[in-house]
Amino acid sequence: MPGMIVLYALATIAVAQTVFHVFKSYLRRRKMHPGPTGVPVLGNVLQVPTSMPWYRFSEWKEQYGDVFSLDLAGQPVVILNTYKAAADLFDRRSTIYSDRPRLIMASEILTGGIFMIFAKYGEVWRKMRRASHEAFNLRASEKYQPDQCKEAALNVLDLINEPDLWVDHLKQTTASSILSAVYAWPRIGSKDMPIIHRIHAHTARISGAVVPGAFLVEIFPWMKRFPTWMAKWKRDGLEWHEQETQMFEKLNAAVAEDMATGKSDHCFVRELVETEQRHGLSKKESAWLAGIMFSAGAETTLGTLLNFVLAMTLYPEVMRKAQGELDTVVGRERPPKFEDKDNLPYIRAIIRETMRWRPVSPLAVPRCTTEDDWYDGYFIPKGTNVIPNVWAMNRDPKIFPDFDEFRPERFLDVTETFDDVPPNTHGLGHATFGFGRRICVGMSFASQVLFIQMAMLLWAFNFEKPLDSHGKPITPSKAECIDAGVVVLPAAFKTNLVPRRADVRSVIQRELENMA
Ligand code: HEM
Repeated sequence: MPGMIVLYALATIAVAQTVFHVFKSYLRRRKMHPGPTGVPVLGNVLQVPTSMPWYRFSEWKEQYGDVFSLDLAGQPVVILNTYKAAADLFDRRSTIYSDRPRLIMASEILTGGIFMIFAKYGEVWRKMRRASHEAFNLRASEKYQPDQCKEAALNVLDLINEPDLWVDHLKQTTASSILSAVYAWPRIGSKDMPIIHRIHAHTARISGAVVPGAFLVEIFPWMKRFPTWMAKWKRDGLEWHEQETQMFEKLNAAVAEDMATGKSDHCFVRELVETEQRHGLSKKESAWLAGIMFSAGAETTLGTLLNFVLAMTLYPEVMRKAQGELDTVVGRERPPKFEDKDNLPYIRAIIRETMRWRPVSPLAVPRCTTEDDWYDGYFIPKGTNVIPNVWAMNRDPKIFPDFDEFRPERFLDVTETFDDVPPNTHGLGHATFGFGRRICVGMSFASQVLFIQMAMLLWAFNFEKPLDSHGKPITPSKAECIDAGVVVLPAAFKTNLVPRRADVRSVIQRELENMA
C-alpha cells in the first residue's frame, strides 16, 4: 500500500511537471530558430530517428536553414549546420557553449560524473583537460612517434601474413598505439585480448546508454531519485561503475608498481602519477582519465582507418597518385617516417579528405548552454542542447561542391602544395575533431597515428577490389555504415591487400632491426 501511494504521488508530480514544461517550451520555441513543427508534449521526438539522425538533420537544413531548433519533449535543441555557426558559438562564445548536456545514465550513474567526454564544464573537467592536454598536445605527442612508427611497421608484417584479417589487425594496431601511450604496455597480442574485449565492452555500454530512448530517466529526470531497491537499472549501473573503477585503478596501480621498481617506461599514467599533486586529481579520477583515452581514441581512430581503406579501394587513381608521391619522396629502400611528413602534401591531404568525407562522429558530442544567448536574431535559452551537425558541415555544397567524392586535391593549391582551407576549421579542413575548448584533446596524437599508418599502408600495399565468381570486381558500398552509438563505422566490406613488391617484408624487417 505505501508503495502505491508513492507511485501515485510520483505520477501526479510527473503530470504537473509535464503540463508546465509543455507551456514553457511553447512560449520559448516562438523566439527560437525556426524548425519542424512537432506534436504537443513530445514535440519533435517522433520525427528524429534514433539511428543516423544526421541524415534527417541535413534534410531539415535545406528546409529551415543553417541553424534550426527542435523541441524534444520540452528539451530545447539547436542544430548547427555550418562551420561558421559552430565557430561563432563554440569557438567565439566558448564561455557559454562548453558544457555538456545532462546524461543521467551514461555520465552520472555509469561513470560517476568523471568520464571526461561527458563531464560537466566544471572543476573536475578542467583538471582532467589540463592533465591530458599536457600529455597529448602537439609538442608532447611527438614523444610517441617512435612507438607509433614501430607499431605501423609491425602492422604491415601482420597484414602480409594474414591479409584476410585486415580489420582485426587494424583494430589491434590502433588499440596497441593507445595502450602503449597510456599504460606503457608492450605490443598487445592474444594474451591481452580479454582485457581489450573488456575495455571495448566498457565503451559499448556507455555508448548504448547515450542512445535516445535507452533509459526513461533521461526523459523523466526525477526517476533518478528512485531508491536502488526499486530501480534495477540504477542498481546495475552503480555496481558496474564500481567494477569499472576497480579495473581502471588496477591498471594505474600496475604502472605505479613498475615506477617503484624502476621498470616503467614513459607513459601517460606515469605522468599522471608524477603530477598528481599539481593537477589535484584523486586516484579514482586519474584512473578514469587514463581509461577514457582508450574509449575515446580506439574506435575513432580505427573507424577513420577503415574509411581510408574504403576510399583507397573505391578510388584507385587516388591510391596510385599517393604511391607515386611516396615513391618519389621516400623511395623503396625504406618505409616512410615522420620526418617525411612535410614533403608528402598529398598524403596529408588524404588524411584531411578521409576525415571530411566520412566523419566517424557525424554529430561530434553535443554541448549545453550555461546562459541565455541570442544568435542571428533568435533566442537560445540557457540549458539548450546544441548539436553540431558535422556531417552537413563537411558536405556543405557551397564549400565542397562535389562533397560526396573522395578528392584530396581539394586540399592542395594550384601548385599542388598544401592549402589551409576552408575558414572556421582551425586550419584542419573539416570539423571532425570538434570545436573550441572541448575540441578533441587527443587530436595531435590521433593525427600522428593516421599519418604513419596511412603512409606505411600505401607504401606497402595496393588495395584491390576482390572478384566475384564471374571475375567481375566487387565494389564496396560507399554509403552503408553502422551507427555504433558514439562512433559510426563503415559497413563490413572486402578489399584485397596486395604487397606492392616482393621485398616489402625484408625492407620492413630491416627497418625494425634499425629501430630496436
Ligand atoms: C580520428 C580519431 C579521433 C576523432 C575523430 C575524435 C573526435 C573527437 C570529437 C568529435 C570530440 C568531441 C569534441 C567536441 O565536443 O567539440 C572528441 C573529444 C575527445 N577526444 Fe577525441 N577523437 C579522436 C581520437 C582521440 C584520441 C586518440 C584520444 C586520446 C588519446 C581522444 C581523446 C578525446 C577526449 C579525452 C575527448 C573529450 C574532450 C573534452 O570533452 O574536453 N580522441 N574527440
